[in-house]
Amino acid sequence: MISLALPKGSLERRALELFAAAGLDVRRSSERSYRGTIDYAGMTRVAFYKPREIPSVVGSGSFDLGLTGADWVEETGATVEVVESFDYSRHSERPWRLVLAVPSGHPATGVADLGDGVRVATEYPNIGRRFLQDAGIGAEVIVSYGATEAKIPELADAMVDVVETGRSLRQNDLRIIETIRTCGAQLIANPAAYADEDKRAVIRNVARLLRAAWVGPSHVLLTVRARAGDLPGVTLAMPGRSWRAGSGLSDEDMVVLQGVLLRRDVPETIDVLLSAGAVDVTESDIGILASNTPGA
Ligand SMILES: Nc1ncnc2c1ncn2[C@@H]1O[C@H](COP(=O)(O)OP(=O)(O)OP(=O)(O)O)[C@@H](O)[C@H]1O
Ligand SMILES: O=P(O)(O)OC[C@H]1O[C@H](OP(=O)(O)OP(=O)(O)O)[C@H](O)[C@@H]1O
Repeated sequence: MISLALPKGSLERRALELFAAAGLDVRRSSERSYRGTIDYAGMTRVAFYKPREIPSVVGSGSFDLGLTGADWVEETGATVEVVESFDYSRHSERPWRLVLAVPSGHPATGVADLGDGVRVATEYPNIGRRFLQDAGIGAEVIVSYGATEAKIPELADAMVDVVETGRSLRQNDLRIIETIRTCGAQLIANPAAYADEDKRAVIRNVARLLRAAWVGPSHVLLTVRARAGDLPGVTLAMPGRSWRAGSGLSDEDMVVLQGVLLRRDVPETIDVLLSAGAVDVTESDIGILASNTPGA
């Protein structure tokens, strides 16, 4: 019932991992096959496109849903609904940046130091032009089709490009003078599809599953046993999202509690629980953390 355009290239591996973690495995005959299927709620077509093309194929209605970079959603100006955002980039679980960079030896410390007539190479002419215009710089924007760093110095004096680790900048002796925006991966929908009650329900369900698989691994489930007499203190030490799971199998005096918390808060929480009288604490990994009321 809905069709999906997935990103080929930098955003592909993590996209496939996220869909698989959500139970939405993409099946295709080989890694070089640009068509696939997902066995969920009548997902009819899955195709792989360059992220820069995905906003327009979703905006035009060729596909109902797509995953792409926020940079291309802005650059293309396509009319789409942003349904969810996931901050991952090619190498990391962090957002990436669009920056203005110049050669390391250039005296500029910010965009205002670039004079009129400066030549700026970029794969993002619309974002670049807007940024330079807003800064009051009469720049010449040079469209690049990749390897933008190589355009300096012959074809350009500065560039607007993607930076993740900063390795490409370092290796080409460039430095950042402005961060234009941070970018993440975005799940986008065709507005007409999103307005259709049936399609919208599937799109919302897919978004919720992806979000659940995204937040799950950063959380854990704690199972805590405590004596009834220690319950008031142990309850206070439980995470905000907790419940009473039952009582001991043969020992009626034993109470079992469970709670979900951020993985990074585990050591401190275990200390507090044991100090409050908990008998023992077991930690389990979480794959999917689906909820109608996030944080409840
Ligand atoms: N480290 C990175 N390097 C390049 N692009 C990245 C990186 N991290 C995230 N991205 C994003 O991945 C997407 C790449 O899409 P694009 O259509 O530009 O393909 P491309 O330039 O051919 O690159 P690739 O095939 O490597 O994905 C963009 O949204 C880009 O901002
Ligand atoms: O900060 P980093 O981790 O080095 O990542 C950023 C670099 O990666 C991208 O290039 P890509 O390899 O996609 O080639 P391209 O320049 O031809 O698009 C981007 O254009 C930068 O050059």
